[in-house]
Amino acid sequence: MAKPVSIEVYNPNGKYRVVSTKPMPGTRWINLLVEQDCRVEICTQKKTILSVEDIIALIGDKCDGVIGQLTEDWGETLFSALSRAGGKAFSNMAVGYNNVDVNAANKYGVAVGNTPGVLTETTAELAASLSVAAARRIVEADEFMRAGLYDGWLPNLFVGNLLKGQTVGVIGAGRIGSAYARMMVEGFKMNLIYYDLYQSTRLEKFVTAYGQFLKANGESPVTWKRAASMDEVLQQADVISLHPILDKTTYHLINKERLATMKKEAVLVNCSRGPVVDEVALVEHLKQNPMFRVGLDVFEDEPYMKPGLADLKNAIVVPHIASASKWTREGMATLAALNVLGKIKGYPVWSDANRVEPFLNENIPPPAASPSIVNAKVLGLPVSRL
Ligand SMILES: NC(=O)C1=CN([C@@H]2O[C@H](COP(=O)(O)OP(=O)(O)OC[C@H]3O[C@@H](n4cnc5c(N)ncnc54)[C@H](O)[C@@H]3O)[C@@H](O)[C@H]2O)C=CC1
Ligand SMILES: O=C(O)C(=O)CO
Repeated sequence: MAKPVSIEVYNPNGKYRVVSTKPMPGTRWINLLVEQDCRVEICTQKKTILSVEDIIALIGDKCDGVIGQLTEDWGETLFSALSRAGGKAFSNMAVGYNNVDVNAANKYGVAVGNTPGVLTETTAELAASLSVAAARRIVEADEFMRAGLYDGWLPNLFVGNLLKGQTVGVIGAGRIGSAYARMMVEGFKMNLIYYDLYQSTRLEKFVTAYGQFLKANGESPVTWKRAASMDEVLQQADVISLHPILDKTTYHLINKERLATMKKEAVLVNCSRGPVVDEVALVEHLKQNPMFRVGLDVFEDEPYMKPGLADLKNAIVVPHIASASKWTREGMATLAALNVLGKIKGYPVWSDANRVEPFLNENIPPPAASPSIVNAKVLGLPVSRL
């Protein structure tokens, strides 16, 4: 029998019951739901990762929709519980939805939402920060300073890598990968090599135009290349950032053999999902190659790190904070709430999940649509003409 879970309630007499498994930043998302006759219940349990049992208790006997988190296991058990409670909508408060079994949701006719776009630049900025921090050994140097070890400037103290003129490699040049590529190319004048299943024409045009601009101003132009294989990126790039989705094709994309093909002084950044990298192999590679550096936001067995990783000076580790800017997190909450609300109210699905800005403007009411439902096609949901 599941234990009772503590909750905070807004608009107790609302017609539709919407549950959020976590308190989320901002109040706009709550107001938008309340204005549309929802009773909003927020789980305030002091437990970071809720179990399936906890969430079943939250769903209860009547629940129209749930906003959940990427740490939760949304599979057959939860979708059948939600369906039994009359629920038709679930939204992850995340763009990645590898924690969701979409086939199970389809089986129960539950719409699955995610939150693309609003976190693109924020996540890319963290990947860029990790790239610079790793290349220039910023965290190591900070620790050294705080430990009182600095006793004067030295020619060899914390020498790292110059980024300008080097090659940045991007694996998964979708929304975030492309934004990161632009930052590194424009900010540090790096050349680009990328690998994706699809061509990123917009990114290529951007780098071409920027290269022409630099040339016209008497500087060396930057270049781009779409690699025919991921291995080409790994072999040629000096800084490599991983931005694919996590699925069967990207699990352990970076493994022992591939690490061995990378440059000895390369920087590897992962702000996608932990299992994209074989973390045990990475720890071994970092031990063997002290000038190889990594910046990691995500881990294979979150919240844990593989043994040995925390002891390595050539690894920078942060706790899955890539999307953690106030604007982004409030926007993610808004998109997740509107995904659920849209389905409850029978609104259509927004036609372009890459253009969610109209939902984020606090000065006007949001469009009457769900911003991003990943299984809209399978469920045959209507698409907004706006
Ligand atoms: N660390 C964090 O806090 C965050 C992590 N993420 C992760 O980043 C991922 C990407 O997000 P977006 O850029 O918005 O998604 P997106 O869908 O725009 O980009 C993903 C790209 O990966 C490519 N891809 C898929 N399989 C591939 C393969 N086998 N090899 C190479 N490329 C492949 C796709 O073609 C696509 O272009 C999310 O799915 C999520 O897991 C997203 C936001 C924050
Ligand atoms: O959105 C995601 O996929 C995250 O990892 C958190 O922002």
